[in-house]
Amino acid sequence: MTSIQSTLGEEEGGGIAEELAEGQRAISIAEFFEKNKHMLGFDSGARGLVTAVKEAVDNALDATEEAGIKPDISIEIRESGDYYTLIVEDNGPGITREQIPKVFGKLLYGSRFHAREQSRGQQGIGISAAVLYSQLTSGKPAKITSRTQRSERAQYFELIIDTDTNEPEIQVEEERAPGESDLSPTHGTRIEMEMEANMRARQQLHDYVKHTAVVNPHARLVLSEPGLDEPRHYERVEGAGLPAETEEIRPHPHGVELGTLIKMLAATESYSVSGFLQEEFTRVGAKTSKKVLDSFRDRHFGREMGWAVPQNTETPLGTAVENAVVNKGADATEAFAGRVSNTLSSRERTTHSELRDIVDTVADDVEEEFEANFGDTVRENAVEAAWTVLTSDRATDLYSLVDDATSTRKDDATVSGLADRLADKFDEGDVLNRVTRAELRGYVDRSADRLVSEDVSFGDTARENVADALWETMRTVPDDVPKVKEIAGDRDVASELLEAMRETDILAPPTNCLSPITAELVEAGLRKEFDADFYAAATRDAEVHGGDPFIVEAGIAYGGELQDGTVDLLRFANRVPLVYQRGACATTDVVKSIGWRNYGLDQPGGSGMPNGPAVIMIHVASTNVPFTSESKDALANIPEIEDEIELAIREAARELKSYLNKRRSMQKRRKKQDVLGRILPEMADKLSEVTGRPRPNIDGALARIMNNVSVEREVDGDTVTLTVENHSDRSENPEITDIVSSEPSDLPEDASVVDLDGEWFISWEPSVPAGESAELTYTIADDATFDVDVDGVEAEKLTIDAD
Ligand SMILES: Nc1ncnc2c1ncn2[C@@H]1O[C@H](COP(=O)(O)OP(=O)(O)OP(=O)(O)O)[C@@H](O)[C@H]1O
Repeated sequence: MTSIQSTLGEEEGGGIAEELAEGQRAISIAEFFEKNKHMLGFDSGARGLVTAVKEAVDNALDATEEAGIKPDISIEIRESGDYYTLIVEDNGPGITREQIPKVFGKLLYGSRFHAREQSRGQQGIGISAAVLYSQLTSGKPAKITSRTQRSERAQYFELIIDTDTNEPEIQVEEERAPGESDLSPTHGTRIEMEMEANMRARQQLHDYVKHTAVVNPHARLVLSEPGLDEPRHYERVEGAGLPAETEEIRPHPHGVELGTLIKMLAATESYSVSGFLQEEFTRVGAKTSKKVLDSFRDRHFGREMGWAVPQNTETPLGTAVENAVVNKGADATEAFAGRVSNTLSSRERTTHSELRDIVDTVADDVEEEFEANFGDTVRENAVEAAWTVLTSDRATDLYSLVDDATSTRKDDATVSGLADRLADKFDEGDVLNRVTRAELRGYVDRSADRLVSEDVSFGDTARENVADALWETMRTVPDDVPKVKEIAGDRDVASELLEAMRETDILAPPTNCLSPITAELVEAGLRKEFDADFYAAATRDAEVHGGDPFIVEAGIAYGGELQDGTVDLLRFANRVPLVYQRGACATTDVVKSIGWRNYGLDQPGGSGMPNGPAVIMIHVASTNVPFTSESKDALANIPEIEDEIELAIREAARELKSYLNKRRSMQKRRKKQDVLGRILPEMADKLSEVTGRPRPNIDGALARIMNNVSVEREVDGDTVTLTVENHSDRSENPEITDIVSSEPSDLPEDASVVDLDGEWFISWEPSVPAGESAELTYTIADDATFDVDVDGVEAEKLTIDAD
């Protein structure tokens, strides 16, 4: 017997529950996180400091940008005995006196949790968690100074979080005149926190600040810390504007979960589902909402099967309808039955709802023409009579549908066997022949199973094809859909609506709620912080996951001063560098899964992190970044996002590949040229020695052997000829500047000249097809000197003999 059972036995049940109840109480969120600091990234002194910097800087960036101010942020870390003091100051809009205590002294208090808009902060935990960590480890309050744009004076607070209540406990509150506050004489916010910490994570701290500078080229950051002699400045890229302003959006129909949908249905002020869809979701107008509703009707009511008027019936359609009408006068009855019968015969097939409409329309017309009264009963009788005829030979109708939907290999007996059995199913089923897609497949399956048992094969694909063909033939019913409140109260119906929303093609959400860095600035950011030979960047179009739009960007820097070894991966979410948990991040998984050898990087074993002097950066921007935990260190493995990450990286990697290929072929070329450069003169000397003739000019030969572009000058008295020979296999467009010491004349039309302080610059940009040559001839004083400069052709491909 377990102890609980034994207690229950002794107390005769119930006692233990009361006993437990005495110890049960609500736990404040602050108390919870006090015990679970690691969840928020405060698991050690080293990491705690980095996380505190990150939370304060992220907030400073969010706040300045929201206020349309280019961020100027200072981060200062001071040693104070066994403790460290962190001070982060921004030039943002400041925080009002009422808000300061809540922002810094209450967990889960923020402005962004409910906003579908890209921002660094999401949960309203970050900075208050840092305050919590600081008070917990140092016992000291956080000191906050903030001045709003409108206010002359700054507000100064010293506060801690009361963990029992998750409410701020203000210890000092003062208003400070401009000269009295620590805050620089601008508006903004300054937070000072003392904490138990160490600088063992210095590398991560530096990475965080440097990487923040890469993806925020519009920001200026300054870092001072005990290990640096001088504060480190991260300047903004000249001309880099603030990120594009973002707008909040409503949820997208493809992204909500059932629970959320039910909550939204219960809360909406809309009465109809159509109004609800258009009011509460983005990208749903009248047309889309109609599509969703039709798809919902198909799920909720099933579709209706329609039938052709059968050819061989015992009672013809007209007679059947006529017999159903009594006491309406012969002319009116005949006209009514004749018109119903003609209308139905002219149609390919008719469903029960359509039949009703036809009977109603004809009845209304006949009533008017013959002044007879065609009431509900007679109309219903007519519908019933006509429906009986329409459904009297379903097998023939189904035969042609099944025949069209199956391959020619199915013999006639199989097709008609299946059609007969299907006809029975419709006969036995709903009187109006309304069937859902799943029920329809059930009809086909059961009919086919019966055939198979008679030794005929009717496989899964054939069954699906038949079900598809029938479903396509069937019609969406015109019935009214239930009202919002009814759906809200019925989980199954709500789930049908959700399915319909997900299955309907709906435009992707607008992306003005996102602000990607843009490929151009990703490259500029990398250039600013990494000294490399090659840079590439790509920004993908927006995609959606769970109703939230996202954009992936990637960048690569290669060569130059970058260290060889495992490639450095920089991960970012909403412009925030992710410093920890690299191994648990979807970005890392994607980088490892790519075959980097295809792109010219070394990858031991053909998978895993590639090697090379390179940096790969990935940025995921979204209205809701799916992190693996509250500490926002790593991205979760969401397939849609992983696909986009891969495509973005591959886009940038393709550029890297062509750069590396070119570089390799240039290296080969240089080697070959070096060898030829040594051998050819020796051969020329030998040849002239042996033949006794003057030593031939070898530059042209070198250019020909190397498939090079050569530029040669010939001066004959006062006539100068520059010749470009293109020995390569593609057209070349050299940009030639010939700098001469006296004024040239007789220049052809495709060349121009400018006089710059006694030197004449002749510009000539011929287009020279593969294997051809071009000539520039001009006249000049015969003691002139020349200096030629050629651009537009790689140095390795150029042989110049023209100075
Ligand atoms: N430096 C600042 N200037 C102006 N407003 C600020 C500043 N820091 C914080 N805030 C305000 O305080 C709120 C709470 O900040 P907090 O860091 O707790 O959460 P968050 O940034 O919204 O989300 P997360 O928990 O994901 O970091 C923010 O949403 C913002 O409105």
